[in-house]
Parts: sequence; structure tokens; C-alpha cells
Amino acid sequence: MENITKVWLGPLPADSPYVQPHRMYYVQNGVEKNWDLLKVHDSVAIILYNTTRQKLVLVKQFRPAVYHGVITTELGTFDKADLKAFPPAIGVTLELCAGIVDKSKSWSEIAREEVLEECGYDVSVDRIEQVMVYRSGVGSSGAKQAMYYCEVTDADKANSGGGVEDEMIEVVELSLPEVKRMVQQGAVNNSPPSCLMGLMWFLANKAPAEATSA
Ligand SMILES: O=c1ccn([C@@H]2O[C@H](COP(=O)(O)OP(=O)(O)O[C@H]3O[C@H](CO)[C@@H](O)[C@H](O)[C@H]3O)[C@@H](O)[C@H]2O)c(=O)[nH]1
Repeated sequence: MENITKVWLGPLPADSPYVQPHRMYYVQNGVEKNWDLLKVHDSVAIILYNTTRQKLVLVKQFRPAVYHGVITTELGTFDKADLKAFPPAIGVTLELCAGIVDKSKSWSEIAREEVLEECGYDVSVDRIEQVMVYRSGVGSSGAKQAMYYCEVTDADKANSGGGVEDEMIEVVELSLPEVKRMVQQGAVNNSPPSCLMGLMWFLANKAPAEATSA
């Protein structure tokens, strides 16, 4: 699905619209300290449950940062990736539908748009319920993420999803036993903590009782 033919690293341009690095200084207990950090966009993530099929709707995509992380855990650093030793599939994740907050719209409206763009379901904002808000990357970015829950039916399906412009996103449906297995065994698909936490929240609060017994 990822169709990646070349990967290399370069320096971060100062005008990156996605990542701004800073060194923050502070005085604690009378001692001057500093912390190197990244300003990244806040984001939304949506736990999407199709009640017609009793399936959780997730997305699969190549994540450059995960691919970089997998290689550098092994090699320390690299300039040009060896695609034979490190096939791009190792950078593919299974996640909740999500998106960055990079426009002046309400967070739930941004969540609504992501559900439509990435997963193809057209729902109104009032059907999207806020679940929790937390900070991710507490050592590096401290970015805020708001998690939402939304139930959809087959009748809400407006397109096949997959993202906008050149995004390559695959929509994946998981049955309730598959979701349960996923949280029992952990992140075999490079799934981020927010995804596992969202699925656990679903199992604890929304899943039909028969799906969580046994
Ligand atoms: O360096 C970058 C970074 C982003 N993009 C684009 O920006 C958009 C970002 O995608 P979007 O779907 O809005 O957000 P996500 O990539 O899904 O990321 C959010 O959701 C993730 C899963 O919860 C969190 O890990 C992230 O921190 C959070 O930003 C996409 O079009 C990307 O192609 C770039 O082109 N270059």
C-alpha cells in the first residue's frame, strides 16, 4: 500500500509548518535549567464504531516518524535508508482516525472533517462526543490531543475515505474480538498509545456486553 521507493534524511527547514524546535530556559529551586522541545500541532483522534457491522473503524498508513524511529533504534542514525534491510512496511501503523488542529474551526468540526476525509462517513458535529483530553509527547512536545467517540452506520457512508490530496490511508474495520485481542497483546502494528487507550475506553464503556465477556 505504501509504494515507497526512496527515503533519505535532511535538516529541518526553519520555516517548517509542522515542527518548531526550541530550547526553553527556566529557573527551578534557584537553579537555571533548560529543556529542548518541539512545538507541534495539537490534534484530534476519533474512536469510530460502525453499529451496522459492529466494527471499529481504524486507519492504516505509512508514518515517516515511525519508520525513522524503527531504523534509528537499530542503527542510531542514517542518511539514506536501505529499503531492502528496512522495508517501508515497518513504518506502517494502525491508528484511530486523527488529524491536526491547523485551522480556525472548532475541534469537533475538525474531527467531523477527518471522519469524512479519512474514513468516508458523513456525520453531523452533534453526533461526535468528547471522551478525554490529554498531552502526548510529555518529554518532547506536550501537544494536546482531544479524543472523541462517534457511532456511524452504513447509511452514513458518503465515500470510501482514504484521505485528501496525496494522503495514502487505508480504512480498516476490526471486529470486537479483534479489538479485544489487539489490546490484550499490545501494539504489534506500531499502534500509538492513544489508539490502544481509545480501544480500551471503547471496550470498557461502549462495547456490547457479550463482546467483552469470555
Ligand atoms: O511533516 C509533515 C507533517 C504533516 N504533513 C501533512 O499534514 C497532514 C497531517 O495529517 P492529519 O491527518 O491532519 O494528522 P495526523 O498525521 O493523523 O496526526 C495526528 O494524529 C496522530 C494519531 O493520534 C498523532 O500521533 C499526531 O500527533 C497528530 O498530529 C497530512 O496531510 C500530512 O501529509 C506533512 O506533509 N508533513
